[in-house]
Amino acid sequence: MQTLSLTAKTLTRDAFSPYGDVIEISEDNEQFPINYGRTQRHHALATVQLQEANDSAIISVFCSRPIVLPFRAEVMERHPKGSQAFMPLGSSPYLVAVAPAGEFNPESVELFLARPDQGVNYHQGTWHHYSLALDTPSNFLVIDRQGSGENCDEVELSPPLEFRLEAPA
Ligand SMILES: NC(=O)N[C@@H](O)C(=O)O
Ligand code: NI
Repeated sequence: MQTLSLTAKTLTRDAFSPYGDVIEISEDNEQFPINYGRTQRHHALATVQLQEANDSAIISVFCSRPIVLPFRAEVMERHPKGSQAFMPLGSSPYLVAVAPAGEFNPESVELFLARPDQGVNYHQGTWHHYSLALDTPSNFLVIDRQGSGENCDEVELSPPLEFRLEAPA
């Protein structure tokens, strides 16, 4: 079976809107000065989605080893009970692979190249590939759900998908 090759697109709020939120500084943000004018608050760029009353939103740090391109993706996952946000702590770009919530369709996977000043918040149930660091070991601040029950469904990509930065010559 032919391996589907995906070339990364530029990450923008509009393009990512079916999957979640892009966390970035922008003139479009709701923003206001705080701390006696020393700080500009870019307010509520994303919300933490929690399914159950006793769920907690937790903050973790993911330290990811970089992938080698082109990358052979063999699995996608989703978190049906809550959102998951990634904000880079370093200066390397990273890849974001997503597909709409619901029944997984490998033909609907989209691949984005995220800048190091862009974070993403996967909405509850959005299919995504686990953290895909590029160039260097990369750390991410992660905000997601802690609660009862299983919150990670995986689907095998058969055949695997190939993730690239540039279209093959
Ligand atoms: N497993 C885990 O906590 N991380 C993944 O959900 C991921 O999206 O990286
Ligand atoms: Ni995840």
